[in-house]
Amino acid sequence: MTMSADTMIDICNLSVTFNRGRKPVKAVNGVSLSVRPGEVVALLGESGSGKSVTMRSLLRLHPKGTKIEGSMTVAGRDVMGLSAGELGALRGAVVSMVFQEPRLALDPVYTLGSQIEETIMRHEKISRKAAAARALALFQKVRIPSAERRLRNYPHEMSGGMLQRSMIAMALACNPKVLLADEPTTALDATVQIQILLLIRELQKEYGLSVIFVTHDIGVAAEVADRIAVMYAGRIVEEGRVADIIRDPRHPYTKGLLGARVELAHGRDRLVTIPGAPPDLAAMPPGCAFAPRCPQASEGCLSEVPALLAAGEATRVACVQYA
Ligand SMILES: Nc1ncnc2c1ncn2[C@@H]1O[C@H](COP(=O)(O)OP(=O)(O)OP(=O)(O)O)[C@@H](O)[C@H]1O
Repeated sequence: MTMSADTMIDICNLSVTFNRGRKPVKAVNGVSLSVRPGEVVALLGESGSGKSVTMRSLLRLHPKGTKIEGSMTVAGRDVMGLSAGELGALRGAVVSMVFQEPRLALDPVYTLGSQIEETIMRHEKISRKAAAARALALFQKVRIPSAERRLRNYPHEMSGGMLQRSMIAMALACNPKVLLADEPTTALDATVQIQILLLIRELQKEYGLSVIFVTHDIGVAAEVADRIAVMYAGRIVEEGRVADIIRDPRHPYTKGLLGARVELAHGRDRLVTIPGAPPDLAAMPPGCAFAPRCPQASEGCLSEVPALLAAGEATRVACVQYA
């Protein structure tokens, strides 16, 4: 499959079904999304909406027995057609990941410096000395103070924010084209969270990275992304440019997420959430998955799944109101 010049990531009609329990669970259901070179797309939605599963599919990081349907290309590679070895080569060198909990992604018994060096040496023919010099430059790039000394630290000797900076340094070590970020700031304090978001945005611009950024926080999505894709129960329900989504949300679910955020910003004493809960993915209702919680639902919503259709210049929305 060839990549057109203006897409770095192309996900086409992706469905992912897990077969672990008694009933198969379709965690992702017909998702199509593309990311241009140098573009940041946020996948936004509540826990369990399929954001991480969508993102992890790009490196086929699912347990054995998981059914993946559809097609995906990343930097011109047909992901479903890659061998395990080719996937390994893609990971780290072309596509890097940053996770919510860096401690789980790092090895506690090696220093941060040696882990970065190993990452570089796994993908490139390079001496340890040259790899060490690159590790130092990376630590300085992500603005870790006393970088030389910090490289000799073990993960447990670093704060959460500094550890996430180390992870970002490691993710950039082999000059990837794509960064996949799964809630990388969720576990951090608010002020550290902002610093890390700004750092990611700055490095993304400098390196021209394409980024998929998973978050449940519409404020974080607005801060970091060019475009937002809102997911609900395994589908994209709305997708468009950040400014359009924030100024003129169309889907009642997006409006709900934005409403919750506005309430928070006005210092109300509790987090206002959308009443109700997402459906059980193993027993999906017919029709629009959001209908049972939707203040605007009509009878038709309970029988037919709305298609994701163009609404306005650059927005797509899956709601009968705009069909
Ligand atoms: N390996 C797995 N086996 C079975 N079910 C899974 C597996 N991974 C994810 N799921 C299920 O798929 C659904 C979507 O999960 P996913 O992690 O993508 O959600 P999410 O939107 O990223 O939410 P979160 O913020 O909680 O990560 C969930 O119901 C989850 O339980």
